[in-house]
Amino acid sequence: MQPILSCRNILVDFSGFKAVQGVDLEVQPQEVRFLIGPNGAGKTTMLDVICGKTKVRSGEVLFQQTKKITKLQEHEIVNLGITRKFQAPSIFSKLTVFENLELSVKQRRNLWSVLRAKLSGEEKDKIVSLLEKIGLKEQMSEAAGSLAHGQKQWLEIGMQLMQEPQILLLDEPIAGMSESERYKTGELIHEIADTCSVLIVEHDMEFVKNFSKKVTVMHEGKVLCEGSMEEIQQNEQVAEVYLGRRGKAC
Ligand SMILES: Nc1ncnc2c1ncn2[C@@H]1O[C@H](COP(=O)(O)OP(=O)(O)OP(=O)(O)O)[C@@H](O)[C@H]1O
Repeated sequence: MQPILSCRNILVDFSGFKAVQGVDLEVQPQEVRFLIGPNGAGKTTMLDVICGKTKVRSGEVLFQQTKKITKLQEHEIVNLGITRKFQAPSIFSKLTVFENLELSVKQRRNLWSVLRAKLSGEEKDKIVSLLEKIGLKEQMSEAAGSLAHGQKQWLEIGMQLMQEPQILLLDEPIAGMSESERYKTGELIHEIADTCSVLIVEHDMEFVKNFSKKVTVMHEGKVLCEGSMEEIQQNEQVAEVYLGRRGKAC
């Protein structure tokens, strides 16, 4: 299978500080990939590079093998099919859950166009099936601001999915969630991967263990190793740099 995303020899330099130093990363279609590593390893910077928020000093990001996206603007990258859910919430609290998703329908990027135009039957169906997927069908008429923390996160993921992405980038999606919300989020991520690749930065090792197939470990701006969680736990170098000691890795 050919990768849907290829990051090649990525170097990011913040006023002389090399936050990312020659990272290669490939993600396959419909893959769920976790990106882990100690604080400051360069994980978020890699997401920033992929979504166009941060520009590289050198290196190339290829989408679908041939599309060079490194120099594109963020909205151009979204239009190509790469979306990102940031840690900070960006839902409209006073609008209903349904309306939040309605706002995310392609071509309806502002409130005015939503108020003016009626949703087509197809668009309505799409929102309803997405509501089912993210477990918020019963809450569709409630104000988004009244949702529980986990539900707000799922709504945001739903808003990204309305863009029909081929790659979804998530930065610590389960932060602040309860045990059951974490589990549901893990299940949701795997369901999303039926149609879309998911690249997730995560610190919660229990979650990574439970929901990962392949994990990439970063340290000091470089990829330290890649593999299953079992393989990573056996890796001496990971144990040393990730936890600062020999022995058990994660
Ligand atoms: N805009 C910036 N200007 C200067 N330095 C930055 C900037 N963004 C990130 N850095 C630095 O680059 C390094 C990598 O940061 P990054 O946020 O990518 O790490 P991370 O692996 O995501 O860490 P964490 O898990 O703590 O979020 C850090 O040392 C950070 O301080």
